Formats: sequence, structure tokens, C-alpha cells
Amino acid sequence: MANTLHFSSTLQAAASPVFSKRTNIMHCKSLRVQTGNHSSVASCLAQSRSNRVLKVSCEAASVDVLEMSITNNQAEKQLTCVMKFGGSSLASAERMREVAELILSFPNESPVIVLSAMGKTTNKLLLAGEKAVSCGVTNVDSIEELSFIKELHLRTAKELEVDESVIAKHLDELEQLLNGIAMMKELTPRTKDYLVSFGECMSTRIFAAYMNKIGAKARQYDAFEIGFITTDDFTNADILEATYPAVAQSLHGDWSRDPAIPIVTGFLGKGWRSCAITTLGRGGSDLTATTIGKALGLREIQVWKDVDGVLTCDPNIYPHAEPVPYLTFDEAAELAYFGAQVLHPQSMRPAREADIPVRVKNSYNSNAPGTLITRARDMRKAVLTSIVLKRNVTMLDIVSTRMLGQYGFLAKVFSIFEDLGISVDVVATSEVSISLTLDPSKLWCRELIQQELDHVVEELEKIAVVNLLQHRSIISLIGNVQRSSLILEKVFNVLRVKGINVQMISQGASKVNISLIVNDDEAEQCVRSLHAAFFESASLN
Ligand SMILES: Nc1ncnc2c1ncn2[C@@H]1O[C@H](COP(=O)(O)OP(=O)(O)O)[C@@H](O)[C@H]1O
Ligand SMILES: N[C@@H](CC(=O)OP(=O)(O)O)C(=O)O
Repeated sequence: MANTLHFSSTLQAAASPVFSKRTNIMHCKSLRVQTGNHSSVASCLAQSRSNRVLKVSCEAASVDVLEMSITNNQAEKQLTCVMKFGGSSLASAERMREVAELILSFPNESPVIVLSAMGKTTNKLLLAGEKAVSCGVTNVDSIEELSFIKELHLRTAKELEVDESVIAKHLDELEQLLNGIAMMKELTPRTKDYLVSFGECMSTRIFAAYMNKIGAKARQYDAFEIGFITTDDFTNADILEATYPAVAQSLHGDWSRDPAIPIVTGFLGKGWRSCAITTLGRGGSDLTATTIGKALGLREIQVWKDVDGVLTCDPNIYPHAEPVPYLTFDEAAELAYFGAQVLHPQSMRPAREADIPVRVKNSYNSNAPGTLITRARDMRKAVLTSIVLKRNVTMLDIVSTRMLGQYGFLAKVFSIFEDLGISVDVVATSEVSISLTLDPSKLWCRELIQQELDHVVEELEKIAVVNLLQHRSIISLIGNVQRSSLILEKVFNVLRVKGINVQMISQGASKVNISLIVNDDEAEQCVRSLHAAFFESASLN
């Protein structure tokens, strides 16, 4: 809330037009002086933070009564919310301008801003790195993606009229790094993280400089310098508990000493052992935002995307998917975990722990209400909320070779996965058989390669007959599992009409998700038909 202080006083007719006042204000944004019918803007001569004495000059020295109101939009205010803008909201200078305008259109908020890299910069950096491995040192400067990244960032700085020097050092370092990769002919996960970090480091520097240029005092932060402490799992690191107090101390400390809108790099952290830059997995800026929300105990976490909120299904599969107005943290987490690109799979955790609402909004359409994610919602009318598709999943059918009634079979199977460090998604069991799915994309850097799969099968074959089925998809139905009979009745109706065979089904312990496994090549059609049945046909609802 803008903090307006009114006070009046009398100036001597012949006195110097300088007025001193002890106030509780730390940073004065604007001054208005009222003398009789005249109102004018006065300027602030000096502010002492230690004893909070404000000195102002005005042209009203010749009148007796002087009334001043001091509008101070930052001082004594607490940070109120996080606003995260993803690459899709920051693709160009024009978009950065609009985002800045959007932020400033909430004068009652004191936000922490979290930014991703501009547009598709992360993908381009990774491609540049891969090319550098094989192109030879002399050819690094002709890597197309490097030229693209340089051109995009320099053009953006120029169009926003901010000094190119804010990113010059990073562009030089990026080229040096690619030269190093070309020399070594290898791109390790650790180097990958350092490489992609340039995207967020540059977008935040350009944006902070622009905010300052337009008069909104802002301060840039690299997350790895302000306490984002993570595991050393490069490319997919986890935030450690120590992050919360460290981030709170950094951001709160600076804010109370000298308020300025914090502009923080999303996606990045610092490995606690290696002290090297880590990343939180693709789309990890959502997690940066919720982590800051929890660290500072903020009122709300906003993630601004290029869609009107979380939708009833992926708009790339069905363009007329509808926004979902309300979700619980559990529903959103399940949706993200099972492949909806709109939210990072781990991002709901800090928000749920701190019970801070998350709002998913559209930066291209700020009037749309978006999706509000909270701990609980009214489920009385809820049936199905959203349909999520995860492609290219590997499925294993494992049948015990032992007699019925043998114990320890499940334990043995899962210990094999544990030993091999492979995570399992969906599971359906009977006493002597297990069907389960393995997610190749869960570990961004470490796709499950054939060799690993062969090894899994080899180990399992010591105790079971194993059938490995690839190119499967998981269709997750997120909704009110209390009404699973109604949901399943409709689902099987659709599947029967479309002639689609479900190879596995799991309702598990989750109270919000029913998963179906079908062939990859039938999956999209299946999602569209299910969407039509649940969201478009009144008779089927
Ligand atoms: N259920 C869904 N609801 C909304 N968007 C979805 C869904 N499933 C997939 N998406 C995709 O997620 C995109 C937004 O996420 P993302 O690209 O990570 O945004 P940002 O880069 O702005 O963080 C949308 O453009 C949309 O194509
Ligand atoms: N730039 C990173 C992190 C991120 O969160 O991006 P976005 O918000 O654009 O999904 C990525 O592309 O993965």
C-alpha cells in the first residue's frame, strides 16, 4: 500500500524555503505541497536514514501554512508477493517492457521478481554446448546458436535503451566457456549447468537495468549468490533446507536497508559441496519462486505464463482446453509430476509447506482470472479437473517365477530398482505380478538408455519373467477420486467407442489421480476424446 504521510506546518514568511521534519519514512518517493488552492510538487533535499529527518525545499516559503503529503511507495513496506515470469513472457524487448508495465500496474504490491531466460535461450545454450563438443575450437564463433543468443540479448538491451555493458562480461565468458568445451570435447552435467546459467544471469541484468531506467528502483540477484543451496545433482538439483533462512536474510536485509525491487534469477542454485552453479531441472524457475515465497513468508506466489492458467489439458493437444479456476496443491503437484509442462514437478512443495497460495496467470492476458492453487477447495461438484499426457514411457510386466503365496517378491523387485537408481512412476500389482512404468525424462540429463534397461531386465529375470514394453503413454486423470466410479464409467465408455485398449490402470494411494497406460500412437486421440467426454458434452458430464 502506498504510504502517504500528511502533515502541516508553518513557515516564516522570510524563512528559507527549506523545511525539516522528523518522520518514520525511510525513502521518499514524491512530495506534494499544498498552500491554499495551490498544489505543487516539491523536491526532497536530504534524507537521513539513521535519524529519519527529511528535508524538503518548496516554493511555498512566502505563505504561512504549508501542508505536505509525502508518498512513499516502498518505505516501511514489507515484500508482499513473488511474481515469476517464464521464458514465454520474456521473449523480446517489447515483452520485457510489457512485463515491467504489468509489475508496476500493481502499486499495492512490493513483489520479488523471478525471471527465467529469454524465450528459448536455455534450449539454444544447450544446443550450442552440444555443437561445441564436436565443432573444433576454431569454429566456435560460427555456432549459429551462439550468434543468436548474442544478437537477441544485445538487441534487447539496445531496444530497451540500457547499457550493453550489463551483459558484455557474460557474453564474453559464454564464448570462452564454449571454447573450453570445444577444447575438452566434452560437456559434463556440471558444465551444462554453468552453460545454461548465462540465460537467467543475462535476462535479469537487462530487466533490472530497464526497471531502474524507467524509475522503478530494482536490484539484480544471482540466486547462487543469495543462498540457494542445493544438492550437487547437476541438471536436476534439489533445494536444501538451509536455503530458506539464507535467502530470507539476503533479501530482507537488503530490502530493509535500501528498498529496491529484487530481480532474481530463476532455475539456478549452488551445490553445497561443489560450490558450483546447479540447476533445478527444466522449468525450475517455478520452484525458485515458491522457494522465495516460503523463505520470506509472502502472501502469494504468482507464476505468469503464456496461457490463461492451468488448463483442462495441454493446449498443444487440444487448442480449446479451458482454464481450471481452482486447484489444490495436491492436484497441481500430481498434474506437474505426471507431465503437464505448465508447472515444475517440485514447485508445489514449498508453497504447500508454507501454505501460500499460488496463482497461475497469463502475462499476455492479465485480466484473465487464472488458476488459484490452495491447500483445499470445494470438491462437492468436482469430478475431473484436468487430463495430462506423458509420452515415451517404458512399461515392465514382471511375473514371479515362484509359487503363489511366496513373500518378499515386491520387496525384491523394488530393491533392484533402488540399486540401479531408477525411479518408478505408476505401479499395479497382484500377488505374483507387477506392472510398472519407468520415466525416461524424469532425469533431464540421464535418459534411460537401452543398456540400462537391458541391465534392469537381466536383474529382474533372476526372479521373474519380464516383458519390456516401450513407446507407451501415461494418461493421468486429475480430479476427485471420491467419484472414481463415475470417472471410470465415462473413461471406459470412451475407450470402448474408440477401440482403445488400456494396458494398465492405477488409482493408487493418491486421492487425486487415476492413471491409464496406452500405446503412444493412440494417446493423443485418446486425450482428445476424453476431453470431449468430460468437458464438452453436457450429457456425459
Ligand atoms: N495443462 C496445461 N495447462 C496449461 N499449459 C499447459 C498444460 N500442459 C502443457 N502446457 C504448456 O505449458 C506452457 C506453459 O509452461 P512453460 O512453457 O513452462 O511456461 P513459462 O516458460 O512461461 O514458465 C503452455 O504454453 C502450454 O503449452
Ligand atoms: N530457463 C529454464 C528455467 C525455466 O524455468 O524456464 P521457463 O520458466 O521458461 O519454463 C528452462 O528453460 O528450463
